[in-house]
Amino acid sequence: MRDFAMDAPIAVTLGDPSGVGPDIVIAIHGDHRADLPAFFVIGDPDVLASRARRLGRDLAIAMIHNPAEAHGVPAGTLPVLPLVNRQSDTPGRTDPANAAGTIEAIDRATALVLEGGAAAVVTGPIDKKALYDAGFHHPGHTEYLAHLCQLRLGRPFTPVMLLTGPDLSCVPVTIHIPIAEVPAQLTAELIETTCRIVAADYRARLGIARPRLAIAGLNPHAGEKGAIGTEDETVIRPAVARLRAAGIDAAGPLPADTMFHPLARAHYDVAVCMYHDQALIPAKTLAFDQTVNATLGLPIIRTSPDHGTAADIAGSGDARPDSFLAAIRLAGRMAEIGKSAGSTVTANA
Ligand SMILES: NC(=O)c1ccc[n+]([C@@H]2O[C@H](COP(=O)([O-])OP(=O)(O)OC[C@H]3O[C@@H](n4cnc5c(N)ncnc54)[C@H](O)[C@@H]3O)[C@@H](O)[C@H]2O)c1
Ligand SMILES: N[C@H](C(=O)O)[C@H](O)COP(=O)(O)O
Repeated sequence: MRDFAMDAPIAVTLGDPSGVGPDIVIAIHGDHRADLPAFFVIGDPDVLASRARRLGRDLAIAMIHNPAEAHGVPAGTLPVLPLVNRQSDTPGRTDPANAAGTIEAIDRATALVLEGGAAAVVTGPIDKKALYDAGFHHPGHTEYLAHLCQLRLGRPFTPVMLLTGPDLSCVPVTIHIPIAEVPAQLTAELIETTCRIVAADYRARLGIARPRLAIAGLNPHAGEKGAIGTEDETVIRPAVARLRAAGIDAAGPLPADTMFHPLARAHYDVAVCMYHDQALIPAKTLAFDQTVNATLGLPIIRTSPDHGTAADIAGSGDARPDSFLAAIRLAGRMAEIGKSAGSTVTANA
C-alpha cells in the first residue's frame, strides 16, 4: 500500500542503455508500481519499448512534458519525459553515441529537483569508462551531481557517498581515486567535513538526531600505535577529537578488520571509512540486493542502486530489482523526512 505523502514525483534515470537500468525500471513499473512513491522516467522511450520487447514484457508509455503530468497518467502506464539526445538499445554493449543522452538525463533530473518539480532523483547505473571515453570529466554521479548543484546555485558542495543497507551503513571519505593517492588526499579536514555532513544529513534526511559514527583507521590495526603507518595517529585521531569536541558522537580510529562483525556493528549507525573499497566491500558483501547508494551533502536527494550496469546480464531478464526498489523507497522516505522537518538544505549548503 502506498503511504508516501510527497507532492512532487521522483525522477528516475535509466543509466547506460548497455546495462540493466532499463530492464529493472520496466520490471519495477510492471510489478511494484502500486507500492512505490510516484515516479517518472527521464529517458528514451524507444529504448524502453525495445528493451520491453526483448524481455517479453508489456509496456505502455505516456510521454509527459513536465513532472506534474506524471500524476495524471493512468495506472499501469509509465510516464516518460523524453530525452532530446536520442539513444539506441544496446544491452551488453556500450555505444559512444548514447553518452549524450545518459548525461542529459542526469542533468535534467538534477535541474528538476533543484526547481522543485521532482522530489528526488534515483539514478540508474552508468558505465563510467564509456562516459570518460565520450569526454565526461567527472569520476561518477556523486561528484557530477555536486558540480551540477554548484553550477546552478553558485557555491560549492562536498558530496558524500553513503552505502546504506539493513545491517550496515558505510561512507568512504575518499571516493573514486586510485588507491595510491589515498594517503595524500586523506586529510583531517576532509575527514572532519565528511563526518559533519554525515551527522547533519542523518539528522535532516534520515531522521536520526545524533548518529553514532565509527571512524575506521587507514593502516592494519589502525597503525598499531604508529608502528604500522602513521596516518591513524597524525590525521584520523585529531579529526575524531575535534568532532567529539563539536558534540558529534564519533569513535576511532578503529581497526577496519574488526569493526564490521555483528557485535561491533551494534555500537554505531554509520562506519566512516578511509577509501572506497574499505566501505563498499563490507556493504555489498553483506547485502548486495538491499543496499542503496545515497549522496549526502547536496541540496537535492539522490539515491541509486548499489550495483553497476551488470552488462553481462542486460536484456536477459535476470537482473534483480531489489536494490533499485530500495533506492526508490529510500528517496521517498528521505523526501518525506526532509519535508516534515522543513529542511531542504544540508551541512554545506
Ligand atoms: N551508480 C552507478 O552508476 C554505478 C555503480 C557501480 C558500478 N557502476 C559501473 O558499472 C560498471 C560495471 O561495474 P561492475 O562490473 O564492477 O559491477 P556490477 O554491479 O555491474 O556487476 C557485478 C556483478 O554483479 C552482477 N549484478 C549486478 N547487479 C545485478 C542485479 N541487479 N541482478 C543480478 N546480478 C547483478 C553482475 O551481473 C556482475 O556479475 C562499471 O562501469 C562501473 O563503473 C556504476
Ligand atoms: N562507487 C560506487 C560503487 O562502486 O557502487 C559507484 O561507482 C557509484 O558511483 P556514483 O554513484 O558516483 O556513480
